[in-house]
Amino acid sequence: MSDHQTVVAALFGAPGSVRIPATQALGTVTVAEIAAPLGLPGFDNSAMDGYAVRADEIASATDGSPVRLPVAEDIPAGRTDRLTLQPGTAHRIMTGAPVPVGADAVIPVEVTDGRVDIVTIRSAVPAGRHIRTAGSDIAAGEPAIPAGTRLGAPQIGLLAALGITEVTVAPRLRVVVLSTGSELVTPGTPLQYGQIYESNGPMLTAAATEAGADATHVHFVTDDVGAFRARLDEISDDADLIITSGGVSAGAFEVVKDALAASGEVEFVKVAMQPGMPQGCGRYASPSGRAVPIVTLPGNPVSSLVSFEVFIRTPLRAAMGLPPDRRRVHAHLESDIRSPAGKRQFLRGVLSRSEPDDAEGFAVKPIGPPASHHLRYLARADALIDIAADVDAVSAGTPVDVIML
Ligand SMILES: Nc1nc2c(c(=O)[nH]1)N[C@H]1C(S)=C(S)[C@@H](COP(=O)(O)OP(=O)(O)OC[C@H]3O[C@@H](n4cnc5c(N)ncnc54)[C@H](O)[C@@H]3O)O[C@H]1N2
Ligand code: MOO
Repeated sequence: MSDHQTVVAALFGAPGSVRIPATQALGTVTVAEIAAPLGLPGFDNSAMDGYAVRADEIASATDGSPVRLPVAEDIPAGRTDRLTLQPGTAHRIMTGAPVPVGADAVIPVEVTDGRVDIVTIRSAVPAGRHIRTAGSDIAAGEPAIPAGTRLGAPQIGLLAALGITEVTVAPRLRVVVLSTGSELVTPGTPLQYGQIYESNGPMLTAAATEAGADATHVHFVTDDVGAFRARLDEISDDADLIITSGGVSAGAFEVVKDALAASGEVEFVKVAMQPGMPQGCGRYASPSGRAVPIVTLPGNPVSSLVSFEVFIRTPLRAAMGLPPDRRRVHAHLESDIRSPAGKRQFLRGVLSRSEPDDAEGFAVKPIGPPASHHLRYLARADALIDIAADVDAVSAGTPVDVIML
């Protein structure tokens, strides 16, 4: 199995670099450090709704002996003229509004009478209180976001606060998922006997999207080799990775294998694992001459998703600068299991007693049979139980390797 992992991983190159609008950068990874083009805050501003004052002028203010000051200006947030506080006056000021030159403190409205003509102040504050000074968050030129940062909501917020509209990031890979099978019907249309709804396409597209890619699902193709290759020609110029499902085992109508094996574009192998035995990968020559990585997954639904997890997820993320994100833990098995001799097995499981930092704090319950058409149990599982190829039985209570989904 690790051989095929290596071959699939080798299809991916190092992360590239692209300039995109910051508003579209969620989930991408920066390729270089981003410095602050301006300081934050950009100007001294008030942290409170209240009155801008000179601290020494109200130093004696108490409940019993308040200080009264005429209110010379009203400064809402957004006022853009530069004001100066004359000695012996106060300015009413709102949170986020620029502090006038000469003021060195803000008195919260709660310790005043709140009037707009002459304000009565009942409490003193030291100089500097309730003023957010320019550059106190980040100074112009300082590093704002390091290289290799995955841009999440906080980073998108920081970029916007800094007025940055474009960022240089590793591009999301364009993954195109193509399912094959004459039995497949799009959900939403009536089924005839012998037909099934196409589920691998939406499932693998979701998996690739979840992994950080720009994934699309194109309409599936029938078991016709010509139609399949025509479809590959249509999609391959705009794909960085093609994932197919189905058509790779030993049947009479294995469209993927029939279309790609003889030309040598894809090498098909039997991997000693369950589910996910029939696998293939290689490069497809697009009409414009690009050699597009292609991974051909088996059609059984559980096999296709487990194969995505085992072979594609981590190298796909690495090619976008994203770190591996599936945790492996040890968990005590809750019931006996059997495993096929000579095959690495991935069973669906449910984890419990989750104590994220305590490797011994997990238990895992195997759910559903090992057969690879049981989507219900796949949809309930939050873990894959990873049983080594040389193990054919594990009894309850034994610690096992688990991949957290
Ligand atoms: N004689 C043999 N038969 C099979 C072998 C074998 O070695 N010798 N391997 C079995 C194993 S293991 C697997 S896995 C499957 C893989 O088959 P294919 O990749 O060729 O896939 P299909 O035959 O097209 O489909 C298998 C199964 O999955 C259903 N399917 C396919 N695509 C979808 C989809 N997009 N959405 C939902 N379900 C899908 C399909 O209807 C079949 O039931 O081969 C075994 N056979
Ligand atoms: O190897 Mo198949 O993938 O068990 O269903």
